[in-house]
Amino acid sequence: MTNVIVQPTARPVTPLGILTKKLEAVVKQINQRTDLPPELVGNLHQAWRLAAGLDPYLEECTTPESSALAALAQTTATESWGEHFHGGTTVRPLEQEMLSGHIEGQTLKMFVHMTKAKRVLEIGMFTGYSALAMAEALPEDGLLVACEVDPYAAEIGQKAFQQSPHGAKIRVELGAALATLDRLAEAGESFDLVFIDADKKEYIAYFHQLLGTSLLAPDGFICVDNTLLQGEVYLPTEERSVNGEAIAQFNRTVAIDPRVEQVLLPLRDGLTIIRRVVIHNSQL
Ligand SMILES: C[S@@+](CC[C@H](N)C(=O)[O-])C[C@H]1O[C@@H](n2cnc3c(N)ncnc32)[C@H](O)[C@@H]1O
Repeated sequence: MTNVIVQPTARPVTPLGILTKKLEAVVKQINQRTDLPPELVGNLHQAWRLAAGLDPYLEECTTPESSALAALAQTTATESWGEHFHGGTTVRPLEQEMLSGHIEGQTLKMFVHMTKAKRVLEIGMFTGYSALAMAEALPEDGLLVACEVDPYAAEIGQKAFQQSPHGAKIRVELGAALATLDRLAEAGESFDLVFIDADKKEYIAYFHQLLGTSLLAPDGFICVDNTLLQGEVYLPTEERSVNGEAIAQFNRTVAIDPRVEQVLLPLRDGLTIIRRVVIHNSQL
């Protein structure tokens, strides 16, 4: 008898993924009908193909992930996250969809190269995919500090780091991120690039802590994940989840903060890039 590993399929968690799924359902429905105008049917088919083809094309045109990252994504996808939480193995409800993945990992890795960052801080490591992707771009003497509150997820990450020649650049800080940030700030640590990807309800607090201390280097950048929150931030407010409202408030907070400038990229579930601006005395 052969053992077949049944890997649960990830549900769509990006505006494009959700749109594609909805269009697929519409196309299935219209394919059952013979009474619809051919132009309407043609337009809907084209809309579906436009949406469905984008992510596979991005995958095709982007440098493949390393074997260590591919193995980590595979391990993460085969874990029974639901059972782990209900059985008390994880302290938070986690799911494979949390992993950033190939395109975002490669983007972050590229940012590390572009900024020549030597010290990176990640807030929300999960099983370590984005941490390892960024570490792959760090120089030999570079450091990535990864904050994670869940010991089980962190352990999966640490095992994966041991399998990679870049894993030694990563230091895991286990515990609640805000307390960890306090400690890092007190110790005078500073980072060229910060990736925020932990509790959406704490994003504003992370942002203020980074800007209000020495944690963000003067020329540093902050990358923030899930700033589109599955489209909830621009859909009617009454359709928003708690996380959707938290991200909408975070986006507003950043938009009106004169200390920074930013751009929200529609990459995966939204990736905002923030940098501190220098305010000259004459502008005050
Ligand atoms: C979306 S996942 C991170 C995904 C990861 N960056 C990646 O690309 O694979 C969010 C992680 O943040 C962690 N987390 C949530 N709240 C936290 C907190 N207050 N302090 C530290 N980690 C937290 C969760 O346990 C989870 O593993």
